[in-house]
Amino acid sequence: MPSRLSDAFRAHPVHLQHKHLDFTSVQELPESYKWTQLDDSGNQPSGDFFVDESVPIIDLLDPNVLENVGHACKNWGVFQVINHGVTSSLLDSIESSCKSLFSLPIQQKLKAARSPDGIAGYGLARISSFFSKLMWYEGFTIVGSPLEQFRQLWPQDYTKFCQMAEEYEKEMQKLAGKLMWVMLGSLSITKEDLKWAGPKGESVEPCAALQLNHYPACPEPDQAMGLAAHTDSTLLTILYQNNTSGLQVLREGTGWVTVTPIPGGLVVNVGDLLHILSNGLYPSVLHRAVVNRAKPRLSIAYLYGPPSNVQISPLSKLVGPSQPPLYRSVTWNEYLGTKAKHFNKALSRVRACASQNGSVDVNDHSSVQVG
Ligand SMILES: O=C(O)CCC(=O)C(=O)O
Ligand SMILES: [Fe+2]
Repeated sequence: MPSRLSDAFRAHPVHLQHKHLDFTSVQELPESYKWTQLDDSGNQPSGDFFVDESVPIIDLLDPNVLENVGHACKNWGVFQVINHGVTSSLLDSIESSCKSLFSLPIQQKLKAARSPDGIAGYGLARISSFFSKLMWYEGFTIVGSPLEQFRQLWPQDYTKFCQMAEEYEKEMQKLAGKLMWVMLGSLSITKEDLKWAGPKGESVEPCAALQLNHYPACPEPDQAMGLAAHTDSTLLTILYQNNTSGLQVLREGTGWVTVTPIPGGLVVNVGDLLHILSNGLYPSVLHRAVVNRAKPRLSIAYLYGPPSNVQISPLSKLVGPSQPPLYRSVTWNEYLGTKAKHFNKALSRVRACASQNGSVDVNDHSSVQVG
């Protein structure tokens, strides 16, 4: 039974035919990158209409933080956080490391290419296998130490990049732990209610990955897709985005809402596992990234989860005669396998019972066609 995240991914390989584009040399969008409504409904890239709603901004030092976070999680499944304790100099440094990585020549980046059954390294989005069209995207995944890959990328000065990634991960792990307890606290869940978290509430052996995302400037952004609509298979994700818009979240009854970057802010979203723990009270928000003509966009996602072999199920405090458990128990490892096979239908595959009393499963994304 795999207990580490890398083992879990290795157990559920995603086979992509590796077609890598040198984005810098492209003047016109190749046919294989043109998304239309017909290809992937729910994923058409255009649709720039004015939306007078924005994702909540939460000050982590606000005395009403629990209430604010609860409201944001319940109504949006996503919020931006400020006063989170991560310094802007650290955010600047990781952004510039990321920029340096993606500006390397394609042949250099391919030296650190992710293997078909691997998780770490350079490559296309893992979700690419579910779509007929390619995404205007390149990414780099770090799980554990990036030393081997970084040595390939920067033979001279890889140690400085390793230190940077390590420091960023350390800070993110602290913040993710804090956020998890605030998000659970907003549901009146205390540290005693989660057995897999240690006596002080710290996750004994949290599993996490760092996903670096790059969306080059695109000659025909209205027809391209940066990263197609998906939910994260995490407990929660912390995303840093550079000063370029692109992230959009799907809001019930409204449509796609852009999460405009705020200086020093971090985007936090509910993942599938927190949706399960909350017995469906907190939606795992469907999100995507669109691209633009003028500027490249970078984002860095810290994907945070529980130890990968711990059973995750709706918390007993949140179930009762009128709220039956909506999901059966799964480990993160098992869930990643379900996701690798069923993608946006994975949550409905682990559903325990049909909606009762007219309650709607906000996370039933089965209508989003996936290629
Ligand atoms: O680039 C973004 O804004 C979104 C990235 C994302 O959703 C992910 O890495 O899972
Ligand atoms: Fe995501």
